[in-house]
Amino acid sequence: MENGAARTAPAVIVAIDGPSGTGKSSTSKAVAAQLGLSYLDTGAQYRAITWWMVSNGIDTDDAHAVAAAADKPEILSGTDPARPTITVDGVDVSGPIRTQEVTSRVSAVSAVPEIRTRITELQRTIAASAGTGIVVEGRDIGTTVLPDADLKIFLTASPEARAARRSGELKGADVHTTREALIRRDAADSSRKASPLAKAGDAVEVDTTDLTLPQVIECVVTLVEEKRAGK
Ligand SMILES: Nc1ncnc2c1ncn2[C@@H]1O[C@H](COP(=O)(O)OP(=O)(O)OP(=O)(O)O)[C@@H](O)[C@H]1O
Ligand SMILES: Nc1ccn([C@@H]2O[C@H](COP(=O)(O)O)[C@@H](O)[C@H]2O)c(=O)n1
Repeated sequence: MENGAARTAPAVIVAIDGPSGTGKSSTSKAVAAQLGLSYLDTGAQYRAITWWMVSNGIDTDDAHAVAAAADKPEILSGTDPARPTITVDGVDVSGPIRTQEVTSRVSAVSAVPEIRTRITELQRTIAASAGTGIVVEGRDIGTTVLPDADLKIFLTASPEARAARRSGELKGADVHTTREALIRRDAADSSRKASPLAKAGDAVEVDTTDLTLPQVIECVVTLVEEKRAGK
């Protein structure tokens, strides 16, 4: 190597999209940690802005009211995969954004174009400043946020598998109710006009229904390494 310079792997941008409960967060975090990349949970950003709307008495079904407040909260995401953080106006909201109330309102808020413009800008800024590269997970990363990503993955799984995973997580939540709620949220996210949940034409689809989490992680790590080797 010339001048004895150390060879470093080129920065890599990985977009992981898919419906709820397909394993995007668990997979993205583990892949980023294993490969020394940053990690961004974009769902947490939409949840954070939804939490702020609810906390400030804004009717989340009133798109005009939501749009008018879109620029007000300051949202900060920490991108260390070992310890991802999310704050709103300096307050740690990692717990409150996972409540049932936020989950049931987030699709309405994230469908508002002014919200998407604001959050997409944040996401692009974070991705552009990630030194070694980043794994960004969400619903429209490969299609809209980072259309030039080096690698795009679209995770899927049957509604039954996703509901079973989620109800295990929610300690005994009814699988049928969980399944219906997942399907409703996916339908809202897929049918909105502004940047809906969709698979990018050049994304690799991975059906995780019959795969364990370690198998999915290994599959994605291999795909990233292949991309890096060919870069
Ligand atoms: N392949 C898998 N096999 C079994 N369980 C899994 C698998 N992948 C993820 N899980 C589990 O399923 C649950 C949901 O996973 P995760 O939160 O990563 O999904 P997600 O796609 O990010 O969901 P959401 O979009 O709703 O945030 C977690 O409890 C996770 O441990
Ligand atoms: N790129 C994205 C990511 C998320 N959303 C919206 O946020 C909701 C919560 O996402 P989780 O991953 O935390 O479940 C999701 O249902 C979408 O409404 C989005 O629009 N775009």
